[in-house]
Amino acid sequence: MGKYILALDQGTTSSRAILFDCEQNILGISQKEFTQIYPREGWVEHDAMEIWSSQYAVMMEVVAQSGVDAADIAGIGITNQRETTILWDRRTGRPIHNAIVWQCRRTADIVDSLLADGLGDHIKDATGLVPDAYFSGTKIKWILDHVEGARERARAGDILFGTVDTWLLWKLTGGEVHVTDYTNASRTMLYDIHKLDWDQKMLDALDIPRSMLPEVHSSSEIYGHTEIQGVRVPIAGIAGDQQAALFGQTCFQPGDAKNTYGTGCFLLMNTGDAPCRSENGLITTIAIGLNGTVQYALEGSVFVGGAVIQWLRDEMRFLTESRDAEYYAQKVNDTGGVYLVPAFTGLGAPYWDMYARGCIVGLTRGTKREHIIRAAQESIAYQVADLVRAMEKDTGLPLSQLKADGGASRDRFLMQFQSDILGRSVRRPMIRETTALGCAYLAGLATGVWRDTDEIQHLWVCDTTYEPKMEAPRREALLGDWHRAVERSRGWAK
Ligand SMILES: Nc1ncnc2c1ncn2[C@@H]1O[C@H](COP(=O)(O)OP(=O)(O)O)[C@@H](O)[C@H]1O
Ligand SMILES: O=P(O)(O)OC[C@H](O)CO
Repeated sequence: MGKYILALDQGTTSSRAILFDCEQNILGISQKEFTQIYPREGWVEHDAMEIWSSQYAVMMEVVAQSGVDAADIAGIGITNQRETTILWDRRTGRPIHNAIVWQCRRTADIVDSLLADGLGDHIKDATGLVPDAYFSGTKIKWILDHVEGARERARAGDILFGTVDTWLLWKLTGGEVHVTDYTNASRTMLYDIHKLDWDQKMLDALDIPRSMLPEVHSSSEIYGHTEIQGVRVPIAGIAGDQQAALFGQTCFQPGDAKNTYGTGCFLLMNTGDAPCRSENGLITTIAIGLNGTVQYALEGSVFVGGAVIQWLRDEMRFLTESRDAEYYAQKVNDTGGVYLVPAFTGLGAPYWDMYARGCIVGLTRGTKREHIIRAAQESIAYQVADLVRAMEKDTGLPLSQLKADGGASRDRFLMQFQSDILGRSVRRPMIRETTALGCAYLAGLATGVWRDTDEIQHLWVCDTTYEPKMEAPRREALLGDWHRAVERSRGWAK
């Protein structure tokens, strides 16, 4: 049996490859950022070939740099930015359009027409989702509508659809395997999460031929092989990145929850084998498909989390490095009454407003750059607090602690403020690469590296715990003003 697992983590801003050994030590990380394409206001695209080439490059690089023999790699796990939609020609392997990224708002009017046709309840009942341009279904329709001849070619079986996992799997296996896993299928707004089948009513409503959709498999099995250094290595785990992080944080029991602070913020709670329907703006999704069954999760998705720090750095030029945000935030005692609502691509959970746009309120003549930087960081924590409150209302259970991970969880100011504004402990694990670790676990379970989840459960080790220090009245006052600021951002682009 191989001693190592290779995790491919294809995120919104970068492609990463991480090599783990069977004691979950990281032997090497290779990472490559790729181009973000903004063709119009509110539109976001990636070049699908650049996704593939950057992911392939980091995979080969990490193996070469670590000096590991490819024959010792037990398996490869794939985890990916979810919902991002790629259509390609089965014969040439070339995409027929840029990937439409999960953040892209171009299909808001298609969602409006689904709602006008009375499909809102059906979408919620069958797919567990809130009708929104976030999910893949309307993005597929947009490409089929706008690329000449695409729908006819799709009907003839010449065009394939995939989320990023499916695209990478297809490329890695030389075009032999067209498969996704349950977690990714549940993000398309085309998949019935109860019957575990594509939903014909949604396919008809969006005029999407079933023949272009991938087969849906479990999250841990051997899907196919790829060649590294002349060795055939099995691809043995697939999960959307947020579900992979839930798994990597060992949230295996109903009630276990984590929040990932990446480009966006994603709070997921395992609800076991029973799907929990939200009455408070969250979505129901598949947490994992394992051992012939699926587990469900309740999810709150926030579109702009760590990305607001990137925006301060790249567009506002307030920062040279993302990591400087924490230093500047602590140069002032508070935001001076400033609130920043980063609704750059609308608002996700629990508001679901495709037409909201970002705003900064409470500016005075005394407002400094540091106040705005701090307000941006606090906005990440406020958005997560809104998700936690919605989740507690839905489940009737107070969250005892929050497990945190993702790039922006390095920011200690943010983690402390998060704990303060929640009034809960926030715990960060020793291994921050929980997304990659989650898909490594899935690949390792399918190839015998780990026996079962009981064995994995004991591997989670806490690095830092943040305890709340803020008084409840101050917390409520801050949250009250945050909600007033959110109201200012709503419906702006309508
Ligand atoms: N030290 C830091 N402080 C604050 N934000 C950070 C820090 N490091 C990274 N980030 C933010 O985290 C995000 C990247 O996190 P990552 O988990 O790599 O995201 P993704 O998987 O979405 O590409 C970026 O938006 C970046 O601005
Ligand atoms: O790339 P990330 O880590 O921001 O994750 C993106 C999510 O999967 C979108 O649903």
